[in-house]
Amino acid sequence: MKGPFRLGLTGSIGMGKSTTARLFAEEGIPVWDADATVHALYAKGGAAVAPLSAIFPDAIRDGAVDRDRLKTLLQADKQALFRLESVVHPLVQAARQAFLLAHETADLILLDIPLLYETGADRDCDAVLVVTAAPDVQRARVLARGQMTETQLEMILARQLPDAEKRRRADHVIETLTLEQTRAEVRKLIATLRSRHA
Ligand SMILES: CC(C)(COP(=O)(O)OP(=O)(O)OC[C@H]1O[C@@H](n2cnc3c(N)ncnc32)[C@H](O)[C@@H]1O)[C@@H](O)C(=O)NCCC(=O)NCCS
Ligand SMILES: Nc1ncnc2c1ncn2[C@@H]1O[C@H](COP(=O)(O)OP(=O)(O)OP(=O)(O)O)[C@@H](O)[C@H]1O
Repeated sequence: MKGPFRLGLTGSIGMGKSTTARLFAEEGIPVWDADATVHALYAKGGAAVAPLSAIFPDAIRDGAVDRDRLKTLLQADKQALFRLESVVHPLVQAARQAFLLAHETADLILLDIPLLYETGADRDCDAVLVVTAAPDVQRARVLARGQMTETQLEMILARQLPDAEKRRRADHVIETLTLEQTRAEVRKLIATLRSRHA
């Protein structure tokens, strides 16, 4: 069996990945979301809680990983993000494999992965869509959410492949200007991929 066409979705922080992924879901495309997987892993009973309590005991509260405490720890120690990733990424990878197994009969699936190029996940994709926006738009969007300080945003940006490099490596690029324009481009891309890979 051929299996579904795997479209990877990535883009730097605040570029519109989650919003674009939702538009694919609204078109009936099965979507796997790496950030949502991390949320489940951090929740009470999640598989990341025990291993993270061993290295970041202060980040655990009521049996779950507390993101605010975790971010405070990350801000204080430059190596902490890498230690965190060494625990979290293999668990995320296992969840992705389970999703692929569960959707073997779909024609097209979307994998929303913030660190797609950085972790080599592009090798598992048939094509990659990069979402982008102007740097001032990106910064304003992230800070408007009020979940990150400028320092935390800088730390995350330093860990991510630059937007220009992502666009250069992409098979498809969508600039997330408005919801309606993005929806139209998503519909067009789905039609193109379906016609090419039918
Ligand atoms: C750093 C943390 C605590 C920030 O939590 P918070 O709830 O504020 O933000 P959220 O999880 O929604 O992430 C927001 C965005 O930050 C970026 N981001 C998150 N983790 C990373 C990372 N390790 N490297 C680079 N960018 C990242 C992504 O663009 C992501 O979409 C959290 O993202 C985390 O625990 N990250 C480590 C796990 C990881 O690498 N996740 C990335 C997807 S596998
Ligand atoms: N197509 C769009 N048109 C207009 N605004 C958008 C669009 N997509 C996203 N935005 C705005 O940008 C903000 C960030 O979008 P979203 O959460 O989808 O980005 P993200 O790339 O998933 O972010 P993160 O990397 O932090 O998870 C949203 O709150 C929304 O206001």
